[in-house]
Amino acid sequence: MVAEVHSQYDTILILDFGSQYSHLITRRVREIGVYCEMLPCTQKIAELSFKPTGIILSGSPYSVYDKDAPHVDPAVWELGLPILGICYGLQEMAWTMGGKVAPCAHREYGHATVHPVALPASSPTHLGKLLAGMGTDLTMWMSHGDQLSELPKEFTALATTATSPYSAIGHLKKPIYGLQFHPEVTHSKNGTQILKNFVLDVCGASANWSMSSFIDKEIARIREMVGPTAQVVGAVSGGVDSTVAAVIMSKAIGDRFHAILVDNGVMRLNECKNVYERLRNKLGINLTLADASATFLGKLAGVSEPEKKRKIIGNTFIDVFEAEAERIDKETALKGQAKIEYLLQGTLYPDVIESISFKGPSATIKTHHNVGGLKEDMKLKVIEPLRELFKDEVRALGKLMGLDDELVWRHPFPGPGLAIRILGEVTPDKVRIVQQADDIYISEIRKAGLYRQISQAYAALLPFNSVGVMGDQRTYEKTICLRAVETTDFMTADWFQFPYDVLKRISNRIINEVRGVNRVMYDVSSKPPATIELE
Ligand SMILES: Nc1ncnc2c1ncn2[C@@H]1O[C@H](COP(=O)(O)OP(=O)(O)OP(=O)(O)O)[C@@H](O)[C@H]1O
Ligand SMILES: O=c1[nH]c(=O)c2[nH+]cn([C@@H]3O[C@H](COP(=O)(O)O)[C@@H](O)[C@H]3O)c2[nH]1
Ligand SMILES: NC(=O)CC[C@H](N)C(=O)O
Ligand SMILES: [Mg+2]
Repeated sequence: MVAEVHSQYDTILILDFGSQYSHLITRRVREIGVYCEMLPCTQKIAELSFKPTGIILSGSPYSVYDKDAPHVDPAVWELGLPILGICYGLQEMAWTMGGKVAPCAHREYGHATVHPVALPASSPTHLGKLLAGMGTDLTMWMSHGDQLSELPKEFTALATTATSPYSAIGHLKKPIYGLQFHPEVTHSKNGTQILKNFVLDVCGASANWSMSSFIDKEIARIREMVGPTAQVVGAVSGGVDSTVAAVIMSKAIGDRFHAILVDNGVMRLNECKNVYERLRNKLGINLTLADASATFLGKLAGVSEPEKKRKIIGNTFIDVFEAEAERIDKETALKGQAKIEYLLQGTLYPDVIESISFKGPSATIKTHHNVGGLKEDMKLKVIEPLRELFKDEVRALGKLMGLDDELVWRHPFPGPGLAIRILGEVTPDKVRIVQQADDIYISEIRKAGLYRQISQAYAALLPFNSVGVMGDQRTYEKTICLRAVETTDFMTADWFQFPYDVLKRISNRIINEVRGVNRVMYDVSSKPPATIELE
């Protein structure tokens, strides 16, 4: 039996009704040191693969009384577990148990002062636990247009605001509570204390979720799962996610793990060489560099439509990766070793949340391409050591495992590489121009000490020429577009406000040093409406 994460950590279950803050609840609970998972609110309790220690119900864009509003499996209320409803979660709990929820005259958005109710000494002790130690005037953040106007039977008010008598409520007999405000957002002062009170005191969960315990347990789990002979293959880009996953894998099974770095011809200047050097020689990862640059560039020739370029790269990645896996399989079979049975993937928790969140249909903005979507007949089982972690947890893990800062704090680099930063057709000469410009840009950013402040920066090549004058001669050459953004989750982003002298130095160097460029522009668009990449 594989030791599952749930047998090692108490798990708080977060049921997501589609609020934009649902993942923040997950973040806060993890920060408290308690493991938690988010599942859609439609999760059937009977089909749950683990027994939670407590349950949190998130907010939602719906109103509970809407005809198509989502509701939890009624079995949730019968589990006898502590439950905390936040915003819609409170409304769902109260509405289900016979209370009244309706649109309110005084909608509350943004800051509000919440007053905990002084409970009589005779109150059941569990009622006082949620807001214990919080003081009398709490600064909390609200976002609701509906309000509880009548308490369900057996509930009592735990806090009020100037316009609402039921800002927090509790069940008189069971550890069931509701909050009309959002303790999970950073604008709610000491909101984390309330979550802590719930998770640690009410649920009694142990706070043993930490990155160092995670490494040991994950290595043991992988060894047990893979067994003594099977081999594992994985695509590794040198990005922080796949590198951390590869280091864990190497520590677990050594050279039975075969990492493959694909040179797709649209990597940054010297990137493959540097990544190979670092991963193979410094980190001791059994890494093969598959040079498929000619194949990729050949297939990209003459193609300028962004989605077509992305699809070609995604499909070619899979072909190259499969051919490599087959080659390794044959070689290791010759040496009498067992077959490749597993595929390593660097999936993170946001990817998992993305695929399970409770939400309506959303439009495809662009097709993201990674390696991994292998053909059915490969029949490899997937190992995802990071699927429970957020990006900053992966960075902390990388640091704990001794990866250098440069690797841990590397800006993300997309699978399709420079191909989506060369607008229009990709040619070897355009790749050279972007590589050189990007290298100057990033090294000047580092020199100015700004690399860590910026979340992602890159140079792109615009698809037109313009007139310039260099050495008294007319030029008609290419334009480099510089982009730098600040963001925490890459879903929204703002452009970075460079000191002018840094921009000036960068522009000067690019025009002087990169043949074929006579103009440099800086992109001052936020996301939305723009995206981070240009294609
Ligand atoms: N050139 C490449 N060679 C091999 N695998 C690659 C390459 N580019 C991307 N991949 C695979 O695609 C996955 C997703 O890429 P993605 O850029 O999202 O993550 P990453 O490179 O690991 O980290 P980061 O987001 O920090 O760049 C990688 O984890 C890796 O498995
Ligand atoms: O692995 C990847 N494969 C892709 O196809 C891809 N497209 C965009 N990105 C990265 O995703 C983040 C958001 O980018 P956008 O605002 O352009 O969608 C940014 O960090 C982008 O670099 C990709 N990563
Ligand atoms: N943030 C929320 O959960 C809002 C719940 C509900 N839609 C309201 O407006 O009251
Ligand atoms: Mg990457």
